[in-house]
Amino acid sequence: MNDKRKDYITWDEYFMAVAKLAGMRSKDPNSQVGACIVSADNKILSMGYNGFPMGCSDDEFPWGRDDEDPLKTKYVYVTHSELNAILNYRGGSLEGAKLYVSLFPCNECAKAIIQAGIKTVIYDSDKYDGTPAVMASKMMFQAAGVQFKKYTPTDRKIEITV
Ligand SMILES: Nc1ccn([C@H]2C[C@H](O)[C@@H](COP(=O)(O)O)O2)c(=O)n1
Ligand SMILES: [Zn+2]
Repeated sequence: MNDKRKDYITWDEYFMAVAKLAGMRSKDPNSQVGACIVSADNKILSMGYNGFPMGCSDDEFPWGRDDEDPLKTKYVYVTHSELNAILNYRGGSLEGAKLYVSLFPCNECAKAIIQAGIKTVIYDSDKYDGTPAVMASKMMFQAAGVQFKKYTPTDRKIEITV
């Protein structure tokens, strides 16, 4: 019995699972998004999920999607998972880092990702593909030399009992 285990998870499975675990903290009833920032040598640097800013109560601010008054929707208040992951980082530079995220970044997060120096985005869902926000992200990533690639699902079930 000197051989190592063979069925350990890959780096991609590990980081995407960590991103999705972070997303499970989200209070958003419709989309729970998680992000995990990783160094070029595979160290986890930061994580985030979509939620309201500090001091903005999850129970008082609205979670709805549609209202003729935009102030009564979540969109004007929620901080996206990717931005939270960038802002949660306390260690200095994210230059050359990779971002794992469960949903393709919007244009506002794309700006922050580029400006933070993140060079690779690995995403799972692209359910808003074709919307102006995602089209703008893709254009900016291409112009700025940020590589984005779809996570290849392995169908591995990762179960954790807590
Ligand atoms: N890449 C993204 C895209 C969206 N989000 C957040 C923003 C909202 O909380 C939610 C999207 O809501 P929906 O329009 O699907 O009801 O996801 C994010 O964190 N990162
Ligand atoms: Zn965003």
